[in-house]
Amino acid sequence: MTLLRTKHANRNHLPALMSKVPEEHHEPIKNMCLKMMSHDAYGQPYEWSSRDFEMGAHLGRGKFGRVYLARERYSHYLVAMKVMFKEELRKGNVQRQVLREIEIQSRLKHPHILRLLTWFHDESRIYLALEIASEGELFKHLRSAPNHRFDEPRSAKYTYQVANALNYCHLNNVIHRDLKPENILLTGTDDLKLADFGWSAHTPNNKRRTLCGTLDYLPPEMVDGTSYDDTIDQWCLGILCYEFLVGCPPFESNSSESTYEKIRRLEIHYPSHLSKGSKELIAGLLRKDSKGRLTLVDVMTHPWVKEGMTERDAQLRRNERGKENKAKN
Ligand SMILES: Nc1ncnc2c1ncn2[C@@H]1O[C@H](COP(=O)(O)OP(=O)(O)OP(=O)(O)O)[C@@H](O)[C@H]1O
Repeated sequence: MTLLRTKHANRNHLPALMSKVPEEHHEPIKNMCLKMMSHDAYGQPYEWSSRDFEMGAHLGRGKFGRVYLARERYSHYLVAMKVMFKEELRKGNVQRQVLREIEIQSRLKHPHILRLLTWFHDESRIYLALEIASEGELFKHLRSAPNHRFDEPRSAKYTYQVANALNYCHLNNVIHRDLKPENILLTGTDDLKLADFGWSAHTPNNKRRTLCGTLDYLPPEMVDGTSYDDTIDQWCLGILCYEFLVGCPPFESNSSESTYEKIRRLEIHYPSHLSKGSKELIAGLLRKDSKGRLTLVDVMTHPWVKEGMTERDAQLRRNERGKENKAKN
């Protein structure tokens, strides 16, 4: 269900909407679309409440909330429902962070940003109805990959998708500020969804000084406490790309002090299995001089990224064919 109040398709649009749906799913999806279109909420202001949803399986747990699979009662549209207790948010002093997350995430509409479809609250809880990313946290997949790392094509594709999402954020004056594999979700179609906008900031042109984000991903300007701008997300993308390819972030250390020192000295070791193209991309993002960092468009058009994406597509097609052949035999 399009839970947001955007331009709405009507029955006449259905043939076009259904054109990409596989034949075997046509009937149920068409019925669900028709139900959605006849819902009171469709295209109108509507006060959603927990009574509109049936809660199902537990999908995961965060610091301040639990996430459940939930089904909108009328259309049977599935969402990931994050439920947070107001009292816990108050105790943790994170009410402002949650409100910022809601405010920012409900404005952002991009294929690689997790959609916040709607939200509501009752006396004790806040509910966020989120788009489902059925494969869960990317971090879990990185940990279970051979040697805790992704191959180059997979890393290149994911780097492209995150760059694309961040570029959209920056165009909308939003800095994510807390990029890491734990804050990225994976869908069943091998696509990434950037989530967790709790630390993100709306920045109409001003430089900021707040120290936030995860230690291993901290850019030098935050370590030194100087002002920073949206180029910190490029630094974090460099760390993320390194972590995809190597299995750990480049400045990881036993103590915070030593991590800070490594960041200041830009002490990076590139293992020998990394290709020339990947090292060039990472080095272009991990520059101390924030103005000198590759732009997000540079990342999206980088030859290593483009070649890797094509190869990842081919890998997925081969896997699909392999599965089909297995099913036939
Ligand atoms: N949209 C979603 N689709 C599928 N699973 C999800 C979705 N959102 C969250 N989950 C699952 O629920 C878990 C908890 O998510 P949540 O956003 O509450 O936590 P978090 O980001 O790990 O924590 P926190 O923000 O409290 O540090 C995730 O690790 C993931 O496995």
